[in-house]
Amino acid sequence: MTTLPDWLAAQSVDAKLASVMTTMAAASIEIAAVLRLAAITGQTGLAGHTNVQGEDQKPLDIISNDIVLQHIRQNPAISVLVSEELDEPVHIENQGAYLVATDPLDGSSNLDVNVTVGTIFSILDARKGLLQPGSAQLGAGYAAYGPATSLVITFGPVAAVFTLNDDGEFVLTTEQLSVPQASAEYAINTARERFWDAATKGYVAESVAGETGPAGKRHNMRWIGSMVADVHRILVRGGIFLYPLDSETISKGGRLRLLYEANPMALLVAAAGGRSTTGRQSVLDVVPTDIHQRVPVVLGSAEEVARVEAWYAKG
Ligand SMILES: O=P(O)(O)OC[C@H]1O[C@](O)(COP(=O)(O)O)[C@@H](O)[C@@H]1O
Ligand SMILES: [Mg+2]
Ligand SMILES: [Mg+2]
Repeated sequence: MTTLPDWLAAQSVDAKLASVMTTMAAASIEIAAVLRLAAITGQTGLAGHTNVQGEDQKPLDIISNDIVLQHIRQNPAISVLVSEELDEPVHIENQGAYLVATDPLDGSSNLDVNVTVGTIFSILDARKGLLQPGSAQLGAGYAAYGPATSLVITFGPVAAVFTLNDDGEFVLTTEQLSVPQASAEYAINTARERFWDAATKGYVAESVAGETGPAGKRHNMRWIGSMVADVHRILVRGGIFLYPLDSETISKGGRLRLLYEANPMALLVAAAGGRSTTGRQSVLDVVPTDIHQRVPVVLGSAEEVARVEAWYAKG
């Protein structure tokens, strides 16, 4: 059995950088425990607040954010926290070399129906400022709170999966994720079809046409509505996830957030051999201008992402 500390010790990464992973793992274990009992403790429903992005905050969004913040404060290697739930970054008075950007609870609209949600995080060099492209990430990961609690992490070349056991330890269960290059499973919120651009319409129409269309193979559609759960499926068995720019989200720059949703997922997908794009450029090359910036996201199996890019290249 290889536990997370064993695995981290075997990686040739800085011990302090490894400690940031341990901190996020510990936070996610605590969040998992709160989520498991939330219906009994009455921590479900809306908190009555909205976050900086105008979205309803749920008690569990706030509780998860507080748990992450508490854990981060205990690690002197971390000096800055950027969170979906905090308007401003938190600067901690220490010399910590690392910045963590997090979506403490992703997919919170799925909470009350007991569907997988998660915690997503990105690790950056704090000395390089708040607005770094995803290619500058030193590490990234997410915890998926499903039938099992999975922790999927990367420092760049390898994306590994750990599963939480009954002793509160993350145990290595997949040494190296590998996203199949080809796939026939797409994930997109089709209720937004009337807002889509021509490229998205073209790609989805080709997929729906299956073996009778230009894609030449039958596709299947899966949409969970928690980015963590949709991306986890893609990392494990392939597929493509699309949250493109559409006529309704265009003024905001997209739906999903660059620093703590798109970037960490794009780094994990790259580590697993997949690809990501905004349609026009790699997600990892987008230089942010705001910590809560939104971005179009297409990621997953390389051949499917290339098909989407080909549609965008048409016009
Ligand atoms: O239901 P919609 O509006 O299409 O959005 C679904 C997306 O929104 C999210 O729930 C946004 O994340 P939060 O729950 O952290 O705000 C993603 O996980 C998911 O992919
Ligand atoms: Mg989210
Ligand atoms: Mg969230």
